[in-house]
Amino acid sequence: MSYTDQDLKYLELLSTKYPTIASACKEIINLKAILNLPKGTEHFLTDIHGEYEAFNHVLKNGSGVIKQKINEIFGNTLSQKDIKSLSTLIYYPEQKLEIILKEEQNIEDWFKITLYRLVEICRYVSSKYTRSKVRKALPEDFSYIIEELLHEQSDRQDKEEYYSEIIKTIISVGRAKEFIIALSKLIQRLVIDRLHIIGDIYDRGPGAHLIMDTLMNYHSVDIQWGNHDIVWMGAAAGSEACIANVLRICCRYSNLDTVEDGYGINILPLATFAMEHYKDDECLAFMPKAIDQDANEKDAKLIAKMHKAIAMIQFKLEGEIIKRRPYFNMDERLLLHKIDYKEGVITLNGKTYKLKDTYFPTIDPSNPYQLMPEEKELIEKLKSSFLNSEKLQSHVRFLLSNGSMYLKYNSNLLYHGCIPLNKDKTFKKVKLDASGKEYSGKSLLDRLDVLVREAYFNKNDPEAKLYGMDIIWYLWNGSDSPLYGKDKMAVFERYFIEEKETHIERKFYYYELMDEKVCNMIFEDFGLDPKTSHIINGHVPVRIKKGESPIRANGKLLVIDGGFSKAYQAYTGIAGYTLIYNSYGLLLVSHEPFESTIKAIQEEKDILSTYEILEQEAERKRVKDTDNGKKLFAQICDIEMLLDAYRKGLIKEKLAKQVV
Ligand SMILES: O=P(O)(O)OC[C@H]1O[C@](O)(COP(=O)(O)O)[C@@H](O)[C@@H]1O
Ligand SMILES: [Mn+2]
Repeated sequence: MSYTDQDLKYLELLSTKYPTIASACKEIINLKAILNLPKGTEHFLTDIHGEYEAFNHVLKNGSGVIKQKINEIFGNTLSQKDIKSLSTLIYYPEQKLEIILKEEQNIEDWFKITLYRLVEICRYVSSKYTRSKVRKALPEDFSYIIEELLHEQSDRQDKEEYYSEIIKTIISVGRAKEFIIALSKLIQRLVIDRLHIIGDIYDRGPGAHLIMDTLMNYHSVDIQWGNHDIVWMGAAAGSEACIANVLRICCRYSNLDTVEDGYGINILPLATFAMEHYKDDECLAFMPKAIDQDANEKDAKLIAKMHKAIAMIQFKLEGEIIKRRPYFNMDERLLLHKIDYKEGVITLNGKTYKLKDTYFPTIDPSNPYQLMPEEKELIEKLKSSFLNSEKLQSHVRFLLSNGSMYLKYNSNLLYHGCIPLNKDKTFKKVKLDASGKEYSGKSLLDRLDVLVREAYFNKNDPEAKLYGMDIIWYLWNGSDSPLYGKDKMAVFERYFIEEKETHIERKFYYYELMDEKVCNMIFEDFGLDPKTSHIINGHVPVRIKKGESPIRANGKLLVIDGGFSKAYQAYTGIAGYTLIYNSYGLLLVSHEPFESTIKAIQEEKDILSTYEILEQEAERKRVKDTDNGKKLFAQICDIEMLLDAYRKGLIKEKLAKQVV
């Protein structure tokens, strides 16, 4: 092997990490060992829509995998009742321990048995990882002792005694409770190696901010932005139209707690404005969809006023964007000037419709898109609250750093919505700015990804920032948006017009055309191997009740929106999917509805999940077959080169630190 000056410079740098022949050899051996381990398990979830409790439960129970593992180990020796209790303890150790400590007669005995069982499960679920990886996952306080228990030598004479001595000590020093919690969390942690969220964390359900907190503390996660995430990202960046949309949806679902308590955003200005301008208006079309138990009718009436007030502001702000960005091609969504305010009707596509609600106190018919000064003042106040919410800003920064428009991961292509296509199954070309430049397929998603980041980060260039924010709004509901995938969002029509024909939102051709050939075209455009790849989407609930299947295009496309969102469960017939990709292949888990965390703990009610194997590997997949494996290979090559350079005398070993 011969080396250029550049190579030697790099190897010199690398030698600071592996300063001796021995250390380089050791690393090569370690990395090669990792390559041969089974591939880590990936879990895919999508369209969680604020359903924090159900989401949290499937993370804790590993989408049912933990109970399966317990059955594999103890199926023949424990009753189903005990398996249920042990599972609940692993899912909710803190809460379950509290109950057990009150009820259990012989707590020492219980601790002893439980610790043995947990160690057994830990050993089982950690067997496919290296010691070093397990060590990194261990809580600091207990890392040494857990390692001892997991890897106690089988040739040790006094093994049993040594083992039970450790457990006895843990109990006698009063640390059993903490130890159980640590082991339970370790088990939860080890069954999911990587979590993929295919978008739509936000809206409808009440706990999006809690889901975000959980994701931020999760060991390994990526997110593909959904339309409902991007609109919150736009709001956090300061897009007024996105702020209005976010608040409108929160009012619609009576979900202002996320905004107020979750993000500390003051909505009093909106309430005051709404009470003043819609004082005598019942705002019937704007009554919230679901009102939580503590809220009363009076609250609902106030929310309806706020809902209407912010919806009208939204229509005006959107009008401004559509006018300043003619290349968005959304003129058809300019509706306010099509209203005949005297007659209370609107004419759309040549047909005149009666409006359900004709009270528009904030609209000047001669200039309907103009915000009133009070509306302007209100949106300014709201914007300042969104920009100053530390929590929201930190969540959105996390979505930016761990998320993207799409992700290629272990030969799967992950994105929330779709890729715009023409009717003839070719990529649709989309113009994003006045230059007339066209983007399609991967280049479209790449460009949008950059613009989203610019909207948030480019504070020095107000023009570029505003453009980025308008693009985010476009991604939320634009007529060629890959995150939205429908020709329009009929928000105005659904509030104001009875005739259902006006409510129709036509889905992109993508959703009818995706056969194997189109999938292959997409794989090629994204640089993926059509033979081994899959596309994984969310966004469109799978109507299982109507005979739809999540498996499309001969298994190349998997649509896994199974309806975590309660609002969609009647429609899908289940309560969400988890796609699992482990070393044996791909399987799809369908979840039954989750009742509540309280019932899961007190009554040990787990989610019932059914498994379907989608693809089985002929040979177990190893780390070397993964993207990470490829990176490790490259690292090994580099270190082998370093080793060669050491041996040829081109680089000197650094045996001890030199004091200069
Ligand atoms: O059920 P709602 O609140 O009226 O929402 C319906 C709106 O949500 C959308 O379905 C978008 O949300 P999804 O991404 O969850 O599909 C729009 O197409 C539609 O206008
Ligand atoms: Mn969606």
